[in-house]
Amino acid sequence: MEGTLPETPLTGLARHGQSIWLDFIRRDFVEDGRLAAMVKEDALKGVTSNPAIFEQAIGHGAEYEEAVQALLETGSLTAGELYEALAVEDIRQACQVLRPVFDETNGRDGYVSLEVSPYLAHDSKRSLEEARRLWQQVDHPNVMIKIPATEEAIPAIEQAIAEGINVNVTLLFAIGMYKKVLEAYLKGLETRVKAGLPVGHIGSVASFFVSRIDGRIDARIDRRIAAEDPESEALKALRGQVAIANARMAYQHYLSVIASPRWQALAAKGAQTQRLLWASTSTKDKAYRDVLYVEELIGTDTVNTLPPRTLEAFRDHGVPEGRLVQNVDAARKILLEAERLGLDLDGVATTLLEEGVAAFEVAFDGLLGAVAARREAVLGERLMRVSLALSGELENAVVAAGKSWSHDGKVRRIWERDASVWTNGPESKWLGWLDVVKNGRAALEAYEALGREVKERGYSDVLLLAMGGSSLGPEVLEETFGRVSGGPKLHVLDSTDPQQVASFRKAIDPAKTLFIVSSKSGSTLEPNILFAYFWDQAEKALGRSPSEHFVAVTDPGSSLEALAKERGFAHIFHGNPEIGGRYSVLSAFGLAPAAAAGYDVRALLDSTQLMIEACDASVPPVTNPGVNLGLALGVAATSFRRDKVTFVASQKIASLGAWLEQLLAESTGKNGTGLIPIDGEPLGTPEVYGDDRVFVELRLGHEPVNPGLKALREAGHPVVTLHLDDVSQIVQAFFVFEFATAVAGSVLGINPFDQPDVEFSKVETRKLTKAYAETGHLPEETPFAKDGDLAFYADERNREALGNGSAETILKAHFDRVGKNDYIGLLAYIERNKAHIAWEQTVRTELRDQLHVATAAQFGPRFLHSTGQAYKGGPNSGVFLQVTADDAADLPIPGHAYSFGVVKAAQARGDFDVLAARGRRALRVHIAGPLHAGLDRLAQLVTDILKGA
Ligand SMILES: O=P(O)(O)OC[C@H]1O[C@](O)(CO)[C@@H](O)[C@@H]1O
Ligand SMILES: O=C[C@H](O)[C@H](O)COP(=O)(O)O
Repeated sequence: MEGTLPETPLTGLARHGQSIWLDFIRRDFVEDGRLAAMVKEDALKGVTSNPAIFEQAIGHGAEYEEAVQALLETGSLTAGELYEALAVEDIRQACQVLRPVFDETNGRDGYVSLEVSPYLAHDSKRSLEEARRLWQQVDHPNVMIKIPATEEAIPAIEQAIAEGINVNVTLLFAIGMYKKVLEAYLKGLETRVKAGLPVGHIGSVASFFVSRIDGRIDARIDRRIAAEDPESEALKALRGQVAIANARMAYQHYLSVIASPRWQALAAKGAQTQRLLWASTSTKDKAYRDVLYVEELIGTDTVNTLPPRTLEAFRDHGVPEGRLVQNVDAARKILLEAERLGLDLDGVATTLLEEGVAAFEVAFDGLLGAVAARREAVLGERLMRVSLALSGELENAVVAAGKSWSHDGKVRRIWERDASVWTNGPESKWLGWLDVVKNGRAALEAYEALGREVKERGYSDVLLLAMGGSSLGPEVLEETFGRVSGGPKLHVLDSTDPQQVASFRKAIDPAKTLFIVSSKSGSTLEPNILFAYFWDQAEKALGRSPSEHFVAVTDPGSSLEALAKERGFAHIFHGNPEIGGRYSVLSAFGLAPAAAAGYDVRALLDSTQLMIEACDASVPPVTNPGVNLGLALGVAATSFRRDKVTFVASQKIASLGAWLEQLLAESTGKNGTGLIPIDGEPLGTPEVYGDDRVFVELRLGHEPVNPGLKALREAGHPVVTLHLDDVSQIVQAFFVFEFATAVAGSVLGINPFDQPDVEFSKVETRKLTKAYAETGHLPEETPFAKDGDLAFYADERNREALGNGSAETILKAHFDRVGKNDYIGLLAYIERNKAHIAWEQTVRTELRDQLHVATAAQFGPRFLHSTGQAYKGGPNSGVFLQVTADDAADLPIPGHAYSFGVVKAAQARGDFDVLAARGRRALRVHIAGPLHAGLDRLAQLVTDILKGA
């Protein structure tokens, strides 16, 4: 080949035994024949790539857009998978171009290098796994897998060689490390020889970095000279000398090893030497000759990989002379002198290795981020978007947190179910939601069969009896998707309020209704008593056992499963015990009701998958919507006291807020910290808010930017937008928020998957219902004040703070306790209907506008399985007004001594007792007599108090 080449300084290098490789790759450059031309005209004998080179290529090359589009048409892929597919394709094409060189040189040259992820640099096992995988994927004999030369990588390098993988060991700076690398190479070959395997086809190079060393050492020299170091002259003499001397001495080691009998034995078996490859050979210091690191290192059996510009420079004016073995003594002296002067070459090499890995991590992040952005662009309106508008300081803190997450590999660790991301507690047992789509698809047939059955049997209604995570998700689906034409209406009942139960009873015909009893634990009080009630109703309506009208959704082995079996329910759908209630909407707890309502479960899962991939471990924090969102919420709460996460939603997807409340509050509100979700609070002007908010906009379709939010943004409040193109993306919002909550939990330093304080209310409630069953009444309690139809209750500590005057003075004293960064919780144990929702909205808005604090408007017992956790276990910044009332009419529960009214009363008391025990500022006002009148009076009192405030 070389015989026909025009003689240039470049082609002249071959005479000195040095091969020139190109430190560059890009698809168009390979495809349009430029690489082949260099092989032909410049005697180019190989190609190296690294994450920075691919970042330049894929991140900036327009031709990759089409390639991404084409890949996504073949199926959905993560950013990591896309990058790998693109890179592998480029490497394969380059391998084909270099193949003739490989063949003609009998496998000595003609290689193309592809680097393993820099994030694996300190992980021997995973580096090896990735080397194997890339080797198989490229599937060309002339590919080399690049592995950074860390201590941890040494065993991986040895094993890869033993397995016959070509290895380019990269990021070598120190002779000490180089010796270990060469030893690993020898050992790998010896293992093969011992096993009777061939060794002649294995190619390997040790990439020894040059210019970066001078960069560091020269900077030290310059600093000392500037500080008028007494050794200034001696230091000056070493400028631009150390890197080359270091490389020369590395080569001496190479020569000594290949002269050894040990190597001769391997050579006799046909082994090739592991050549030194000079890397980092472009000149960084403009004061030096631009071909310095080429000319000084020309020697037999070496490779120099050059970026295009250095290659052109050498072609133009390089002087090909064999200088590598010249001045060896001088090189030795330079290193001794550097040591004498305390330039600490070993320390510099160690730092450069770490910095090299870190710089490749940054490049890799940029690369994967660019691929993720291209993926997003191709998916267009199939993927909802998350954007953050944060003030400068918060933004910087979130970016910094992202960098540290990147560095610590936390996203990957979440996907690997590594509990050390949180508290090193039982978290890894609660990450089943990461696999929801895979598992959902496996059960798809059963869901679709349920949908068909509901249609065939002509059910007019589906009534779901459940609490918390088992009810809120299906409720969002129903409120978002509505009734499918010709399908049943899905109702979600999550209350023990007798009026509310009665309203639901009235809304359905039990003979034409499918009942879904849904509880992960199976032991939750509410679904069990609701079941007892509606089973009885259905039995009466049908005049026989209603078993085929009942479906259970529960975790395997629960008491509900046993009951469903005993009663002969039509179906039992199993949840995954590794998914907590609030994370369960995309599992059987959401999908079974969705199927029954006639929704397209397959499409829901497909859509979810796109978001799962967007949150993949390969997507760096700043482009990873789940991580970015979670970091923003976590950092805003922990470092900026902005812990009131306020949802502002487009009307059609507004129900998401109630689901989000549970997710955020129950997951994070514990150990005195947490995010306090604020849902449904009407949007106000900037003056009515304190500085404790993060606004989360849930925007649907092409709605214009909400002017109220724009004003808030301009006033410096952080605004996060989840932009859904259509309602079907609600499932993507579920997933992205689940991920974000897990991330925020890590920032807060808590276990986001337990709910310790909820259990306490349950215990208190059970005590009361038990007492009722035994005595026929709830334990007596006396109000500390009465004013007309309003009676006030509280524990001693709260009583002392409130006095026992009129309703007005008590309420005033209570709201006077509200301070900056506090929030007010209205906890009403009454029917959740339009009128009562409107009442809460009026009262909370007045309170917010006058007191400038966040307000939560809740209905009991629903919120007990949702925000209740944070109110008790979160920061002690809540001021609670519990509202209870006499029930106009109660409902008995078949088979139980107590009624719905008794249960609700017990729940309110249990809740209050735990709030009080947790030292919360709480007051209960009980309305005797007509509820409407009582509520009106209460509202008027609040108005009057606030007017006087
Ligand atoms: O599905 P289950 O076990 O009935 O629980 C309902 C809800 O109760 C809670 O355990 C809190 O009380 C939630 O976490 C859960 O979503
Ligand atoms: O394998 C090649 C190396 O990655 C490359 O030469 C590094 O060069 P740089 O120090 O100029 O980044």
